[in-house]
Amino acid sequence: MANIDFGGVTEEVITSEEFSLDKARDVLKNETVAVLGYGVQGPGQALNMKDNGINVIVGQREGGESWNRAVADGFVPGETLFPIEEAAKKGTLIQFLLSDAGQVATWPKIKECLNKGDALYFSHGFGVVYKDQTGIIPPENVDVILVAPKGSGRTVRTNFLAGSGINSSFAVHQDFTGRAKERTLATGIAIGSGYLFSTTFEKEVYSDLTGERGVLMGCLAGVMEAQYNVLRKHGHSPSEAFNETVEELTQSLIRLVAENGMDWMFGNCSTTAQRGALDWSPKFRDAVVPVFDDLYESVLSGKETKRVLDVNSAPDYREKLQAELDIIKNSEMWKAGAAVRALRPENR
Ligand SMILES: NC(=O)C1=CN([C@@H]2O[C@H](COP(=O)(O)OP(=O)(O)OC[C@H]3O[C@@H](n4cnc5c(N)ncnc54)[C@H](O)[C@@H]3O)[C@@H](O)[C@H]2O)C=CC1
Ligand SMILES: CC(=O)[C@](C)(O)C(=O)O
Ligand SMILES: [Mg+2]
Ligand SMILES: [Mg+2]
Repeated sequence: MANIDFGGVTEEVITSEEFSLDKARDVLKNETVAVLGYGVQGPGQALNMKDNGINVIVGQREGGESWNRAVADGFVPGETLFPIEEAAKKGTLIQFLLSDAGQVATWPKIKECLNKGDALYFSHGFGVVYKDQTGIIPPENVDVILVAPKGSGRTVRTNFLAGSGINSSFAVHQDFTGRAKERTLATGIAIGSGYLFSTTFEKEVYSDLTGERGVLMGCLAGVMEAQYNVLRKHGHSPSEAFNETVEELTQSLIRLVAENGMDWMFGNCSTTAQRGALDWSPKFRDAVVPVFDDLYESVLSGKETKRVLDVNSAPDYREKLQAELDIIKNSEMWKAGAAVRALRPENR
């Protein structure tokens, strides 16, 4: 553990300096890691562990797109790729990486596949924390652990291949074997986490559900659309409105924030922009605090969980989600965006 000062608060973090990949391999050497679900997180975590020499098998519904992708990625049906329950029975560390609604639907069968001393691993606290809605109550004779990458599963893989990583939180909900924490940290290192920070299942799910509905996805899309529409209402062209709302952010300014913080980005813009941004930032902040308060209450109360399970448990949930994504894709704003992206020098 390294003690790091995060803005005046000292937290313990784990990096591969404190917990080496060789140590992770040693801790996991007798494990069969069964990755259940080959959607977004499954591939990233499974392929990174496979590259790191961990004994990985995949469980997935047979014959569908995800199954075929696992085959294309080198997992062999009957050897390292199995139907979900068969993989769960073969696994000693079972990574429950079906969709959150899928975890609920399959739990009665998966629970029967667990053996004494197994580790049941999550990348989101959703199923365990909202047990009244999900019914996911693990047996007492297994470890229940969490490693939650703070990023898309796609970037868990691409960052790993680029020699970087995605930070992950980790937690132990239940330690039956006395080795739950080292199994957790070893798996966090084996999936290629940049660094690991400690959390609880509750804190992970409350922050994650808030973040993805807020700044990271929902709020981001909403404020972009709002600004684009105001600019268009006042006669600015789609190209100008999109460049001023999205393209400049993604191709320039957010990269400066990632490089060295918000003040760095501000300081590398005009003093005209700095004055205005410093004046207007509090107005926007104060305007959305009530929305964030409502959001956090909706998460804490379980309303967001109910919404997710009600809608994403339907057989056609993916088609319905895709139909809504297509509305975004086919909007003037994001069709303008496609044209702008195509004009990037590297895409011409
Ligand atoms: N998507 C991401 O990048 C992140 C996901 N997570 C968490 O990781 C876990 C997995 O998430 P994703 O990979 O996004 O899941 P996903 O939505 O991509 O689904 C994963 C797989 O579950 C299968 N599945 C869904 N419903 C099923 C059912 N009823 N029976 C059998 N299989 C079913 C799907 O076919 C898919 O292949 C979730 O707990 C999620 O909250 C955590 C961090 C980021
Ligand atoms: C990518 C991620 O961290 C999210 C937004 O929480 C998710 O996909 O659930
Ligand atoms: Mg997240
Ligand atoms: Mg999430």
